[in-house]
Amino acid sequence: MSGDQPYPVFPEGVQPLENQVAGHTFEQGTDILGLLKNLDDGSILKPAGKVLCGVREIKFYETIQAATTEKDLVPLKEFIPGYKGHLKLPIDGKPVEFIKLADLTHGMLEPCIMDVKIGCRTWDPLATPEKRKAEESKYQACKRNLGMCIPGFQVYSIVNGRRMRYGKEYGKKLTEVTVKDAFRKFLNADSGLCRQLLMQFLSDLWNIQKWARTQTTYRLYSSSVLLVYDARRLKPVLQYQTKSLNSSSAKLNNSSGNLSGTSPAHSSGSSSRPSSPTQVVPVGTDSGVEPLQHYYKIQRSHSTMNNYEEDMKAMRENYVFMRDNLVGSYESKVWASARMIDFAHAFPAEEPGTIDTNYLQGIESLVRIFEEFLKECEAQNAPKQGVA
Ligand SMILES: Nc1ncnc2c1ncn2[C@@H]1O[C@H](COP(=O)(O)OP(=O)(O)OP(=O)(O)O)[C@@H](O)[C@H]1O
Ligand SMILES: O=P(O)(O)O[C@@H]1[C@H](O)[C@H](O)[C@@H](OP(=O)(O)O)[C@H](OP(=O)(O)O)[C@H]1O
Repeated sequence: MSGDQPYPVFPEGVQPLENQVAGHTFEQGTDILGLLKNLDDGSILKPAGKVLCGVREIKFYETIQAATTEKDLVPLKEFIPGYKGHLKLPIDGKPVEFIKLADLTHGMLEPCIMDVKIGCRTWDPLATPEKRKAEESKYQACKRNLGMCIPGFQVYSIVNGRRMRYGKEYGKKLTEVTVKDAFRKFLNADSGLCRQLLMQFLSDLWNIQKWARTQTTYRLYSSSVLLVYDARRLKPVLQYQTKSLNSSSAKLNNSSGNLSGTSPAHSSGSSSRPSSPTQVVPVGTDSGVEPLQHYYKIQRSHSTMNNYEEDMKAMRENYVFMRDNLVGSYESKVWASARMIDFAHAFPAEEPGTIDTNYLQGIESLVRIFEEFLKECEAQNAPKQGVA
C-alpha cells in the first residue's frame, strides 16, 4: 500500500483491508482505491468503479447467485466468496460503488493468504494493444511455463513468529522452478509439510479443476485463486505430526534409538532466489497446542510447581490462548481453503462448446504443484527404519 500517503476519508466502521496481498491499492491523486473491510459485519468491500470492470464483476456474481440449474454456473456458488450485493459509499464525500463479499479469512487468527493469478493470457478481448503488451511483459517465466503467477502473499511464519509479506516484485522474479519455493514459504514447509493442510487445499482445487475441465460458458482472464489458511491451526497439527512420527520411528528403531525422518522439508535449493519479503510484522506468540490439551497440560503441571509467579504466568498465558481461540477458527473444522476471486475480466466464451484452455492450464499446474507436495509429504512422514 502507499504507506506514507494519507488515505481518503472513509465512512465510519470502514477501513483499508489490512490483509490485502495483491491487486489495486489506494493511489493518491487518482480514483484508484484498494479493498476495504467493513468492521460492522466483517465483509470485504471491493471498489467497482473501474469502467466496465465493476459492472462486469457485479454481473458475474449476480448471475452465479441467480443460477439454479445451469451446470456450468451452479457449482461456482461453492467456489467463490459469498456475494452480499453492491452499494455506494461516500469516499472523501463522493459516492463510490463497491461489491460486498464475505471475507475468506473470517475467524482466522494468523491468516496466511496467497493470490495465484490464473492463465498465461491476462488481458481480455477488449484490451488495447498497450494493455496487452503491458500484461504480456509481466510474470513471463511463470505464466509461460505454468499458466499462472503469484502477485502476492503473506504468511505467519511458524519458525520466527512474524508476518512475512511478499509483493508483486517478488512474484515477477519467480520462474517455473523457484515458484515452488514461494509455495513452500507460504505453506510454512520449513517446519514440515502438513498433510492435513495440503488435503484441504487439494480438495477445493480438485473441484475447481473438475469444473474448469468441462465448463464452456466463461473465459476468465486475470482471475485468481485465493489460498487461505490459519497458521494458528497449523502449529498444533505439525507438532502432533512430528510427535507421532517420532514415536513410530522410535518403535521401529528401538534397539538403536535412531529417531530418523523428523527433519523439516528442505527447499529445492535453486540458485536464482527472488528477493526477501517486503514487510515483517511481529505477532504474538502462543504455546502451539490445541486449547484443551494446553489447559490439561497446565493443570497437570500445576501441582508440581512451587513457584507462584511461574504458576500465575502460565495461567495468564493459558487464559489469553483460550480466549483467542474461542473467537477464532477453532470453531471450524476447516481451516484452509481455495476460492476463485476477481471476475472483473470474466467474458462469455466466444466459440460455444469449447473450454477455457487458458484458465485450465493454470489450474492444472496449481493442482500438480500441490499433488507433488502431497507425495513429498507422504514420503517424509512414512516412518523410516534406521540404518543398522
Ligand atoms: N473475499 C475476499 N476475502 C478475503 N480477501 C480478499 C477477498 N477478495 C479479495 N481479497 C484480497 O484482495 C486482493 C485483491 O483482490 P482482487 O484480485 O479481487 O482485486 P483487484 O484489485 O481486482 O486485483 P487486480 O489488480 O489483480 O485486478 C486479494 O489478493 C486478497 O488479498
Ligand atoms: O501485477 P501488476 O504489475 O500490479 O499488474 C496489474 C495487474 O495485472 C492487474 O490485474 C491489472 O488490473 P486489471 O485486472 O484491472 O486490468 C493492472 O492493470 P491496470 O494498471 O491497467 O489497472 C495491472 O497493472
